[in-house]
Amino acid sequence: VSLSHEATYVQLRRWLKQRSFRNPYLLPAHFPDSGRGLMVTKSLKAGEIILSLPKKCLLTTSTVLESYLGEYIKRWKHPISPLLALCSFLIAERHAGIGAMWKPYIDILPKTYTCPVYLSEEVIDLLPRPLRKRAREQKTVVQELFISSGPFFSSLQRLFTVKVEDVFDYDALRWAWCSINTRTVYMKHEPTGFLSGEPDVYALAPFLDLLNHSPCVQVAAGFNKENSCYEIQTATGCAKYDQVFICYGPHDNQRLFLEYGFITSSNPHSVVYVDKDDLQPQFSTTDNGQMTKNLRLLAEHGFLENLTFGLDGPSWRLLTAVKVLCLKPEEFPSWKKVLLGASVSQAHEERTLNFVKSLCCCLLHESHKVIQKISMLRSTRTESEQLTLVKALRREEHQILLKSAEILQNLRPDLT
Ligand SMILES: C[S@@+](CC[C@H](N)C(=O)[O-])C[C@H]1O[C@@H](n2cnc3c(N)ncnc32)[C@H](O)[C@@H]1O
Repeated sequence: VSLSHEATYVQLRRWLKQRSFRNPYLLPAHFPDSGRGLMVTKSLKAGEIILSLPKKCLLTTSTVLESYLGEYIKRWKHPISPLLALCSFLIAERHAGIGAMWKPYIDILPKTYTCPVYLSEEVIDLLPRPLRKRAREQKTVVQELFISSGPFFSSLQRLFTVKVEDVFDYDALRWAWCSINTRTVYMKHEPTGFLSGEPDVYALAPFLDLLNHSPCVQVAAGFNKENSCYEIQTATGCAKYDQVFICYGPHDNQRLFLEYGFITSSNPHSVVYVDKDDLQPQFSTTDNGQMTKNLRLLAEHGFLENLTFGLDGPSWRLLTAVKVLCLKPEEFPSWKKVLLGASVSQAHEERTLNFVKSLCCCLLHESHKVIQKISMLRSTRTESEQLTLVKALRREEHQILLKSAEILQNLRPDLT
């Protein structure tokens, strides 16, 4: 469904036209699977520029430093981060409403997001274990940013007629943080001395940021110094009246969920991560004391991260980690051999395979239980959107684990 006739998009086009941006064949539209995105009204050949956005349309830290916030940022005793400068500007412009210079852009930004920082503890508890930890870390990052930014926000009081705490509250910062995290393009800026030394690599790119992600397309993107435009070129082409996608990177579904608050079905990059707490001793015939020793050895050699099941079965790292976990006291001196991929004995290989099968089965059981649980939950409208997303994530995970279980069923112990 085309959205281009709606007032907010008409205003945005007018505003972009004043800044020399024209693109008559890209239309904002609503798509059933991916929500709002851009549709092309002519076919695009491989190598064609999808969109070329003039520098004047980009919102960067230079925009903020040149704005009414600039003198406050430059005067502030501790230089604030580029991220906080952008967040503060978005919040101030949203509050200014009708009088804001960036109003047509602010109006098309989502009002809320589905990134983990928006999730309740109950919904976070339904995530796969490794993602649960990272979701909580994201919430902590935003909460800490809010607390540490309080004094800077207070310094802006003269700009507002209402109490500054009512403008720069936690909800506003969370919204601005997600707007930047989910929508900016990478653009490196020279340090100005007015901001902290953290990387200044963000640019908000109105209209261009309506492009959705697909893992199946290839694009080249970057700032073209010759014409001073941020450009995106397609390497795969696009048929007339189709949605134009770009690729945000070779991200698995957990990363897409964490960074952007969505997942894609049949994502070729997706894997199921195994957390070290999933490696419970109950699967093993090795005694607890030896298991603790084996786990310590794995931790010392950095073998407790990136352990995965994929569509092609358990990863080499996961198999190797489990081989170490299955070492009995008399086999322990062979640990170096195991890390190098050599076999210890037929019995050890069999123990390893049984352990990995039980682990896969246990993860399958858990994801099935969570999918069932979500189907039974009653939820508000906001929670329902979040739960649909978590359920889709769990379903994708379930498919991967089923495929892995099938592969493991046909695997001979000597081929692990
Ligand atoms: C840069 S914006 C793209 C435009 C966005 N759909 C909008 O309406 O503003 C990135 C956000 O779009 C959504 N998105 C991008 N690709 C998607 C896809 N393939 N399926 C579902 N949502 C997607 C996610 O919410 C993501 O955080």
